[in-house]
Amino acid sequence: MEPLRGDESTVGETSVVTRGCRVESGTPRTVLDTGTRPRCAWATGSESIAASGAAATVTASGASRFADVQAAATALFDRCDVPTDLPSVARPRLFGGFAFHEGDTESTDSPWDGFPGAAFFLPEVQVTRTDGGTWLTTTGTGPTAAADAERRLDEWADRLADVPASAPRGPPGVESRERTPSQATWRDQVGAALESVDDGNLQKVVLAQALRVRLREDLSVPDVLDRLAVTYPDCYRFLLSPEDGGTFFGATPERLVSLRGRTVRTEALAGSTGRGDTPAEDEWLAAELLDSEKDTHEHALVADAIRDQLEPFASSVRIGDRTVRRLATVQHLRTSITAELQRDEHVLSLVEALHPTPAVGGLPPDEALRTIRETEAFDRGWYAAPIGWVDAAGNGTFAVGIRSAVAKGRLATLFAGAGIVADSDPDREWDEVQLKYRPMLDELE
Ligand SMILES: C=C(O[C@H]1C=CC=C(C(=O)O)[C@@H]1O)C(=O)O
Repeated sequence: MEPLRGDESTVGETSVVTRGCRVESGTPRTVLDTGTRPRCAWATGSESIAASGAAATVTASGASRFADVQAAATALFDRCDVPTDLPSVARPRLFGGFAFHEGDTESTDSPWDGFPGAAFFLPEVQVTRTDGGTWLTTTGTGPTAAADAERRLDEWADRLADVPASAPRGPPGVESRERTPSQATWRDQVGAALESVDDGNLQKVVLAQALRVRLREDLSVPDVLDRLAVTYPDCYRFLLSPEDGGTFFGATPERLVSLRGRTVRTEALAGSTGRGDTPAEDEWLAAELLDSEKDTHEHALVADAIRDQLEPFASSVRIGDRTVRRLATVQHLRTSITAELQRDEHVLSLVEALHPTPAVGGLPPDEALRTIRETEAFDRGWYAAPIGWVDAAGNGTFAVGIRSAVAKGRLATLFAGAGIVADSDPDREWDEVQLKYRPMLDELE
């Protein structure tokens, strides 16, 4: 079936029907292995979802992409007939993401071909596994919407019961790697950013690097996600394969925002150090990070900016204590931030207000974005941008697409960045970026 285009007017006229049921066997993995593109996986904590096929798609570009997706999502869900007894975890969601920058990219040979300014899809098939059980949700559109949703429900219930678990393969191995920029160019880039900080034009800018690797075998991203579930269980593990192009995937520790009712949860995550070889060394590094003036400043800029962005929406904002978030390969300063909204809002209004936080952009925002565009010799694409889901109530969760890579066949491009503030040392920032490649690189080497 031709998917609906959110930026075309058909969404408002066509019926959209969802059906769902609990299933006793099967896993989200079957959807990734046997479903058609677009495909998506989203897992965190005890919830794991996989989705495939587009009952409807929403695409947008430019500065209005957040508002355009919001309007199309609202129109789409307004048409959607969902059984009232379907539990909230099994209700249909629009999955997708946004490009980091608002403008079009001019680069040729970009790994981001097929990833527009914004792309979301309402899946034909969605399988959600939680501690409470596994749910199958199917959606149809157009004149035969109900029949299509019901047929998909029967077919997929059988498929989930029949398809045996696939035997996971190990990492494909890396044949060659190409860095952008070189360490010498990085020193120059950080040096120039530090001059802008000294001149008072910038307080902070997050500069990123790209690492292009040629793999020895084709990459199975679902296998990578299975392994990341063990190493990064508390991160947002995601995979997004739009209709064409490569697959964007990662295990990001950073939540941009989640909205449930009027409660907003977000966080400041900035300031990094490595892991020690022993628990005592870990503690020492964490204590040093908490005491570091440079990292405390880098972190405070992020926490203050998020608070300032949320305040116009909120009746109250609560800033938690600054703590250390310890991940398998790196430790970060983290402050949890929660807010109560004054009135009902759509999660995409909050995404628009918050992206990019100075954890991935900088301050002042416009000057930092200009510096990023002028400095980085590659396209950020969806790296460091909001990725996640929205539901019919306007609730949703978006993570920041860091600790991530985009891959196609035997080529993968990894991205990682570091916050440059007064007192940043170019070589230490270089080392920090290499640490931030580890979550993805460890799964490829
Ligand atoms: C920009 C990245 O990390 C951000 C998140 C945590 C800590 C960061 C830092 O210490 O610089 C960055 O702000 C990345 O991983 O590519």
